[in-house]
Amino acid sequence: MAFPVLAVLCAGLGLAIYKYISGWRRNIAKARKTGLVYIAVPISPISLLWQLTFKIWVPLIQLLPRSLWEGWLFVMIPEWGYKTGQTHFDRLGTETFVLASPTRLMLYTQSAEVIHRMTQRREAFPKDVALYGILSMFGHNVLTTEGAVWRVHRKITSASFNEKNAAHTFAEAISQTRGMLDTWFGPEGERTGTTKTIRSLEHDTMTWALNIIGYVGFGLRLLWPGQTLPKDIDPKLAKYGSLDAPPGYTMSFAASVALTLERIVTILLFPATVLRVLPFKWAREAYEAKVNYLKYMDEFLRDKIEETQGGGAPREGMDIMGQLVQSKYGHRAAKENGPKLDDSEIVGNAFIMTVAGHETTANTLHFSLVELATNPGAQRRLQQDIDGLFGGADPATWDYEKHINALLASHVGACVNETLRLVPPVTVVPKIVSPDADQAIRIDGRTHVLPAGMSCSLMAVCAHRNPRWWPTRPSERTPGAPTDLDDFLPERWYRTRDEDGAAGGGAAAAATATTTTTTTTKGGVAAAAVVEEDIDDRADYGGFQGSDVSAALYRPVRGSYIPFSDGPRSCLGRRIAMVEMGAVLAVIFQRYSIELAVDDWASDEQVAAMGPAERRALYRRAQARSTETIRQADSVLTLKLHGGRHVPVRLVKRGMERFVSDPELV
Ligand code: HEM
Repeated sequence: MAFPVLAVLCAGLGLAIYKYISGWRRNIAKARKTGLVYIAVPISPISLLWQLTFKIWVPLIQLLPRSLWEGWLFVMIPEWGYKTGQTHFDRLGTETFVLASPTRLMLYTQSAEVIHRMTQRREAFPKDVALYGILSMFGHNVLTTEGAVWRVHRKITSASFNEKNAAHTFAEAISQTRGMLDTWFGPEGERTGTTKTIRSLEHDTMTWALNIIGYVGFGLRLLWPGQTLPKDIDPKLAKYGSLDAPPGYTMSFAASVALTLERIVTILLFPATVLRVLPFKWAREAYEAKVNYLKYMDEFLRDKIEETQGGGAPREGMDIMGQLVQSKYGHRAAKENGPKLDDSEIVGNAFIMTVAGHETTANTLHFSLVELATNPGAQRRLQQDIDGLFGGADPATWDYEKHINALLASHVGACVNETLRLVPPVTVVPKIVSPDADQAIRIDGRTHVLPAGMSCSLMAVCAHRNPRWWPTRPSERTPGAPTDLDDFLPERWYRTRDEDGAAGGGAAAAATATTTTTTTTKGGVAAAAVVEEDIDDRADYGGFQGSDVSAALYRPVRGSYIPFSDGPRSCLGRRIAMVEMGAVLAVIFQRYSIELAVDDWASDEQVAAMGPAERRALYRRAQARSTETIRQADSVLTLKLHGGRHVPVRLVKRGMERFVSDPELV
């Protein structure tokens, strides 16, 4: 009896080992055939097993002689691009390399040339949607689909992204920023001219962004503590704005969204029935968040269907849910035969708009504020530009049409761009070589054939710091650093391509060079479909058509700056994100300055007694700590500070600064 069982087990094990080794050998052979630099690793870095256990393995592997792991272990560590920047690309002597594991072939690139080609050629390099399971748990949506299905989602969702709604967003961002400032300052702050130390910057910027997308996107009035709902609010919408749980719910709408995002991995990994019975706080929170969020969404959907079937047109603002519901239940939709979204896809899109329109912008604001507190010189220049644009005019009177372009062309735009360059919410844009055909791509004048189905990671965070594509100077901040690309220097956005460093000429030349891709059938290059790579996919996929960067500022080489991705699959919300960011920074810095908190080293009385040199030395300690903390950011959905890490700051009325007005502090 025991023998047959043992024999079956041995055969199973033998087969698994055979498949492991033969898969690895096959992938190594394919990697070699691409002609690119490649590294072989024993397990795929994105396999669930590795992702869940890498913290155990990495220190154990590092006990082995360095030569055994030095060449490959870096790529197994999540967020390695953000953490190590140029180091490993430099060591490998390439901008593009291939990784061969027993189960996957993956390409990593920080080459603007390759990124540009891949983002423009949607059908040859579609999105790697298999990686988006986490974001389709409430229903498939525009972010997580490809091909014809994506086109349907994109057509319906993009309708709301226009200049009229960008103007609406501008006004709402101003109003929400005032709510955030009132929460920080309160009557006490108004009297003393300073806030207490703020440790909740990340949380507050999330509230700010959720309140904006809640209202502009969905017509839901969400509140700051101390605010009350307008008296004439539609009673059906009132429950979403409540700061407490309304009847029938166990948490507020805002809390259900925030907790769903925070616990998103748990919600994905465990079915609700399991979460409900697990005796842990994290499981209970995840369960409650999911149940509440789905109940809110379900009621919202039912109300919208009722409204639409009663003949109601979409409301003011983007009314994303209204647009989605119209596309299936509206009178016009009933007469049209085209493909329609089902209810779960409507909820899935509403969810994705909330996530995409919320966490990304919140992180950008969070890091912008921290960077400006850490870089007083940039902050002072920002304030000068805001004074020049608005003087003392009440933000409620600011006009979108008149001000937005000037605002984004000023130091405000430069600071937002610089934050997105250094700490982009999406650090890697995942593509795949179309599963239907190998693709040949020319890189630096040589043709490389990429096998069908190979994953391609466009390393945005590395491309943004790649000296080949950016004008650079030696760093004045980091002694010994060969370039200033790791520094927060908004002034770089006034440079010209050919002005500095190696980047200019080479990059410009590469960007304009005419390169060709050849679509091939599996296994061999077919001469047939030779495609001019510089010809973009010019179909109209809706959304904002302009550039991400103001024409008055440095225009990076295409592919070297992709915080919003690029091409047909670029971010639908990029215009409104830039508009929100312009508005919030202008409102805050028109009247206030932001300073790093120094409480951990000196009390207010001690600071008051210090001379300029001593204050400077103290602030430099806080700057060093802030820079170090930002370096520890990590991604679950987007790049942010996790595990309670934070940079404490204080907001002070202009003229009452203790540190950042000192011209010696840069
Ligand atoms: C600073 C803020 C933002 C950043 C950095 C950002 C970044 C990105 C990136 C990199 C992508 C491509 C993702 C991929 O290919 O995997 C993307 C897609 C998308 N973003 Fe944003 N985003 C921001 C704000 C917003 C806002 C405010 C909204 C909507 C309200 C939004 C809606 C979307 C949507 C719908 C897509 C999917 C587009 C498609 O695949 O057709 N984003 N975003």
